Amino acid sequence: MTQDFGDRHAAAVAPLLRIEGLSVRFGGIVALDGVGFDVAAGQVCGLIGPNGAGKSTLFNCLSRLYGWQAGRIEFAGRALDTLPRHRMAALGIGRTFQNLALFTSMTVRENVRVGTHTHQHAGFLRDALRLPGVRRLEEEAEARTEEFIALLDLGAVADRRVADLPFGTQKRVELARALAARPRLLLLDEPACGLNHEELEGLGDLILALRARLGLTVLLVEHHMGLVMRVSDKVVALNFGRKIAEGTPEAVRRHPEVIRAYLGDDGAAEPALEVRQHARAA
Ligand SMILES: Nc1ncnc2c1ncn2[C@@H]1O[C@H](COP(=O)(O)OP(=O)(O)OP(=O)(O)O)[C@@H](O)[C@H]1O
Repeated sequence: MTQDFGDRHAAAVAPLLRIEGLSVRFGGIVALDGVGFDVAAGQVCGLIGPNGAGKSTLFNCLSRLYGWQAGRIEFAGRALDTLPRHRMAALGIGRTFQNLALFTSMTVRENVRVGTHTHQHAGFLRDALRLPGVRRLEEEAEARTEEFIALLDLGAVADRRVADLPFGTQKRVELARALAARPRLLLLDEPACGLNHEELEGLGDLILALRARLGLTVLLVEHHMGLVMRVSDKVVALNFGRKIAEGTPEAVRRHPEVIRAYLGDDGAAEPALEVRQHARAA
């Protein structure tokens, strides 16, 4: 069912994200080698590949944390490298991090509130003098903070310090903060990593519900193949910095190069894909 959604969108809408011939080198290491693919507005696109394939490098390019030696990234029709780095969130690209990037001594509510700041500029003088308009912006930000606290089911812990919460809850806080900035494209970096079985069950539904409710486009880096297969409209597979497959989750899962990349040439059975991901996440 997700697949139909993705295909219809891919045909009908110009891509929100277009990556063309992207190459990144670190000294002698080629982290990305001419990678290109599109993500249509409203799609969930899974990005998979073994360790060192180049997934994080690609995310870091999309966040403008890394530069690239060749190629082009277009977001909503604009070349990304022409925009200042600090404008990424305002432009509509949000992300979560594999190892979380929260203010751990602050409360959940304070962390989510930080996400709303992207859209909250009344101007220096108006802020300083607290002119009319500033109060309205503050009220809007407070309302949005509460909206995402409720959406991510964080109400019961909203006044707790982030450092005192379990890892799975901290991940929801980070997601709430990213969403509070109202991204059009959300980059999720291994959202399943470190979650317990119950949390993992809910994560797929949550991603799909957020996409439906907020009209999000999602690029998902994930080693948990079950999750990728369930929520993705399409999947792109990388290995050694090259794109080795792109297509429906089922087609990519069965692609010979993908199987080889994960399992080597010894021809182990395909379901071992799952086993390897679980082993890594554990
Ligand atoms: N800042 C950096 N400096 C030097 N080499 C880097 C840097 N970032 C990534 N690399 C190298 O680029 C290659 C791709 O790494 P990357 O982290 O993008 O892979 P990945 O697919 O995200 O792996 P993982 O699944 O383990 O997170 C690796 O060989 C890595 O060592």
